[in-house]
Formats: sequence, structure tokens, C-alpha cells
Amino acid sequence: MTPSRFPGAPDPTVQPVPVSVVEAVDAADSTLSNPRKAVLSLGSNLGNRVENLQGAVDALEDTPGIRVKAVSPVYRTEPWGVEPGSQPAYLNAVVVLRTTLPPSALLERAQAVEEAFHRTRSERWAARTLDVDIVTYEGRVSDDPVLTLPHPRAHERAFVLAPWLDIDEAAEIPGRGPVADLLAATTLEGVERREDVELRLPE
Ligand SMILES: Nc1ncnc2c1ncn2[C@@H]1O[C@H](COP(=O)(O)OP(=O)(O)OP(=O)(O)O)[C@@H](O)[C@H]1O
Ligand SMILES: Nc1nc2c(c(=O)[nH]1)N=C(CO)CN2
Repeated sequence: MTPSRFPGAPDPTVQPVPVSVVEAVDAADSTLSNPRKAVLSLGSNLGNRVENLQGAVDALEDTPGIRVKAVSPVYRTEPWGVEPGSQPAYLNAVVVLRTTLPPSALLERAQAVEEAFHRTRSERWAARTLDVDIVTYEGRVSDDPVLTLPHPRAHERAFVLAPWLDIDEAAEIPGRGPVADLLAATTLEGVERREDVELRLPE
């Protein structure tokens, strides 16, 4: 290194780093050493629904930065939000994972997994081979329409609450309350546990 002509003078090649960049780097470092808990809801009402759900669990586990910690039982559920009888029944499940991915990257991965299962996007709540929603990401709250946290409709969906409660009896939705209480306030009509089907937790 060439010694400075003026000892103690600032090095002109070193630019000050903006505070926003320092904050972003610190946040990334902290997430890497401290994986966050996220809860994802899986749904399928087209194609081989069990294979689609299992494929989603496997694809999530195959993602660098994601560890699937728990997989719920499978529920057969009547389609929510659409005309009764207008769509095949769903199979739904919930997974709990730990991740070093920030929320935006987790959403990108969730959408890539949907696409890998030929998910097409048409009208709202259309039938689909695979739906992967982020229900919660640690205690994060955001009203960003690209990624709303917690998921804005999870608290009123028995097809999310029932499987989630099975694998985490103390689960809570930030700003909404305990999942057990939320489930008690929803109707369980059309939501049945499928005892004959089980998703595997990847080894
Ligand atoms: N928590 C979230 N999880 C997944 N997608 C979200 C979330 N919050 C906002 N979105 C946005 O919602 C958009 C539509 O998602 P999608 O097509 O999966 O909706 P949907 O499953 O049909 O309906 P719903 O959101 O009621 O479950 C996505 O492109 C995504 O940017
Ligand atoms: N039973 C059930 N109904 C739905 C589901 C789902 O996963 N299960 N997903 C939807 C859009 O996310 C809309 N309606």
C-alpha cells in the first residue's frame, strides 16, 4: 500500500456508506445467523392434489435457506370464496419453516414453486394445481399489496387455521390473536381431516 503523503489524512478512495445500506446489510447479517419462522399455507384443487402438495413441501425443503420444520395433516375443504359446486374440492395443508430468506425472496420462491406445478393465473380464486401463501413471517406486519403480512384473509379461513393448529397449538396471528380462538369463530362446515393421506416431512 502506498503510504499517504499526509499522515492522518482521510483516504479519498473510501466513500461514506449510506445509512440505508448499512441497515440493509445489518438486517441481512442478522437474518443469516438467526433464521426466521414462517408459516405457509398450501392448497390444491386440480390435478393430483396429494402429489402437488407433497411436491411443494419437497421443493420448499430443497431451497437453500429454507428448512421445513413441521407439516400438518391434510384437509379436504370446500372451495372458499366461490359459488358452491363451481370448483373441485381442495386439499389443504400448512407448513412451518425456518428461513434465512427475507420475506420478498420467500414470496419469490413460493411463486416459483407454484409455477413449477403449472399454476396458471386467471380470475381471482380460480381453481389451481397449487397455491402457496405466506401466512406469517415471524411477527412481521405489512400492508404492502405485493406481500401483505400476515396474510390478509388467513384469520377467517378454517382451511388454514385447522391444519395450523394441529401442528402448533400455541400459534397466533399477529394483530388477530390465537389461532385456536380464530378457528372457534369460523365455521368448520366443509372442512374434513383426511386421515388416509399424509404428507412426508423431508429427511
Ligand atoms: N401473504 C401473501 N402470500 C402470498 N401472496 C401474497 C401475500 N400478500 C400479497 N400477496 C400477493 O397476492 C398476489 C395474488 O396471489 P394469489 O394469486 O396466490 O392469490 P389467491 O391465492 O388467488 O388469493 P388469496 O390471496 O385470497 O389467497 C400475489 O401476486 C402476491 O404478490
Ligand atoms: N377451500 C379452499 N378454498 C380456497 C383456497 C384454498 O386453498 N382452499 N384458496 C383460495 C385462494 O387462495 C380460494 N379458496
